[in-house]
Amino acid sequence: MNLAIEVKNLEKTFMLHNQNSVKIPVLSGISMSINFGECVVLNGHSGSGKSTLLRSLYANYKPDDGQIIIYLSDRKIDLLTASAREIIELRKTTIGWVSQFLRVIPRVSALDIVMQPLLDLGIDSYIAKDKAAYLLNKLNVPKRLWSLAPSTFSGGEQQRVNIARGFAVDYPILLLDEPTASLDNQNANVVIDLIEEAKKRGSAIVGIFHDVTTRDKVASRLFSME
Ligand SMILES: Nc1ncnc2c1ncn2[C@@H]1O[C@H](COP(=O)(O)OP(=O)(O)OP(=O)(O)O)[C@@H](O)[C@H]1O
Repeated sequence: MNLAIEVKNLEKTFMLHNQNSVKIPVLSGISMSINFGECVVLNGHSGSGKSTLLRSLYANYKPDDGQIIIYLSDRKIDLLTASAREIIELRKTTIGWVSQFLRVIPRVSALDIVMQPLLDLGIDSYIAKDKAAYLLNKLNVPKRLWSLAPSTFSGGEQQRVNIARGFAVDYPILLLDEPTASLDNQNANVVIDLIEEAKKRGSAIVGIFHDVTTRDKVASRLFSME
């Protein structure tokens, strides 16, 4: 097995400073390993800490204790001690985040939004454009919308632009935060295909899927948060 991520004894307690410093313990002694080529789905009741763990794997949240080791080809990086510069680099080259919510950037076209992560890696613009067009097409975003900024798009169209952007780069590690939520069946199946393709390419995937049918289709195994 080829390790991609190793989580060791993760601890996270939220402190509500403006509410009498109430403490909310969320992650306690979480340990897990994720290999390249598998999709691990976080499973547990609402409030069990799935989002907190997923955000920690993207270094959005900093756990209080433990380790999150990211295995690169030539070295390992612990997200709890990584520098801001290392985290920015990891997000550019190694760890992708796909959620249902699009950060709309005013006046930037849908095609440019999807191409940008590829351009950031120094990939030629004609190759980036081809990949973006392939994904927008696959996700049924009508071609007449590609040159427009998505601020006026429907919720579903914006979501599909965001998913296309999330899959533009073939990241070695992909974090999926309910990417199929509120998609119709046809488009949810496209996303399931994209996940399967990423798995076959050898990406290590961690995701949250509330829909049991989707979860069972994509999961190599479940990780229980109970
Ligand atoms: N930024 C935050 N500040 C304070 N408390 C938080 C914060 N984020 C999450 N929590 C708390 O941590 C607990 C776990 O939340 P989290 O969103 O990780 O659960 P979840 O399993 O993803 O839930 P759901 O399935 O409902 O999305 C909750 O009690 C929540 O109130």
